[in-house]
Amino acid sequence: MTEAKIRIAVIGPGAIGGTVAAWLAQRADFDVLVCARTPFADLEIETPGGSIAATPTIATRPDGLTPVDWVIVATKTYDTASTLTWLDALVGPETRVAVLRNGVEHLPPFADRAPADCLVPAVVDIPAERRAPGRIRQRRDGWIKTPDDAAGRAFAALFAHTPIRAETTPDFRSEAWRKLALNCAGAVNALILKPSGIAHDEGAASVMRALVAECVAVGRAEGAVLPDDLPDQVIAGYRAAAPDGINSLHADRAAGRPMELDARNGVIVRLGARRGVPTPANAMIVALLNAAAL
Ligand SMILES: NC(=O)C1=CN([C@@H]2O[C@H](COP(=O)(O)OP(=O)(O)OC[C@H]3O[C@@H](n4cnc5c(N)ncnc54)[C@H](OP(=O)(O)O)[C@@H]3O)[C@@H](O)[C@H]2O)C=CC1
Ligand SMILES: CC(C)(CO)C(=O)C(=O)O
Repeated sequence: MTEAKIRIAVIGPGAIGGTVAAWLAQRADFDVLVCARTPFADLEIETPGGSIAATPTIATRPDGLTPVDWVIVATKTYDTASTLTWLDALVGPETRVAVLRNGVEHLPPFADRAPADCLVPAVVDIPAERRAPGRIRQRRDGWIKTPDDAAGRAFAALFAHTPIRAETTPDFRSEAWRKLALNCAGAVNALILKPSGIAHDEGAASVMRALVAECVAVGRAEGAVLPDDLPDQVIAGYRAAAPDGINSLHADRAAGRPMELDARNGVIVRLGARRGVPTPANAMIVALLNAAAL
């Protein structure tokens, strides 16, 4: 008797969702469904090790879909409401839901969609850029981290055949804040519409450091364990990255799309206010990016 395939639905085939779906579809025993807003024929990913292609099933409407083993959410935070309509069809009693997003608030929008032990928040560090629907450049193999529980371990195991380092962490909260530290600095790129290499400029770097220092202070107040030199680590990371790399907030602003500003900088201001931690640099960049989008 042949084993049943593992059914995986990826919602949001953008830079991250498209990359992850293409890698998962390399396994013959995975049945990958891509839930898309904009239709396309196939996936082609330019990875650090060469191009990979995949022809998963693509759905543009939830009608007729049935529950799967895994739902992977890879839409932007501002598209959460439309994402939930897919979950109505795809989530059954056994379904696990992994949320691949930036920020520190992965699960609240999905908390009533599955039992807590079936929800998997994931921190993703895979720099990827979408060139066109189904066409993505994955700049580094990168990594994904999930909590060290049964669902987190099962999710990481899905990537065993890929070069993406998927692993669990005993301290997910700190991991998410550490990633937020990297992402909050990226608002500078979005504001001035210049790629990663601008971190070599001391003026830009000092604004990035100020954003990260506030993130560290708020993250610690929230219980994250973060090193004192995280602002310098973040700048060093930007300087070591491809100078023409475009982060996803910058990509959104450049394309005239909404931005995940609240999830990446607004959250620092919100939680800072709740904890009595001042966050003037993040408040300023949120105000300027909001005004720039008017
Ligand atoms: N890009 C990166 O390098 C990284 C991004 N992240 C995080 O990952 C998450 C995803 O980002 P990213 O991949 O860059 O985002 P993208 O904007 O590249 O992709 C989002 C995708 O979601 C699709 N979408 C939106 N609404 C729906 C819907 N209702 N149903 C189906 N599809 C939908 C969009 O469709 P359409 O094609 O119509 O626009 C698009 O394909 C974000 O939280 C981001 O911060 C984390 C690490 C790195
Ligand atoms: C900074 C980067 C590329 C790291 O993965 C990212 O998280 C993003 O573009 O949103």
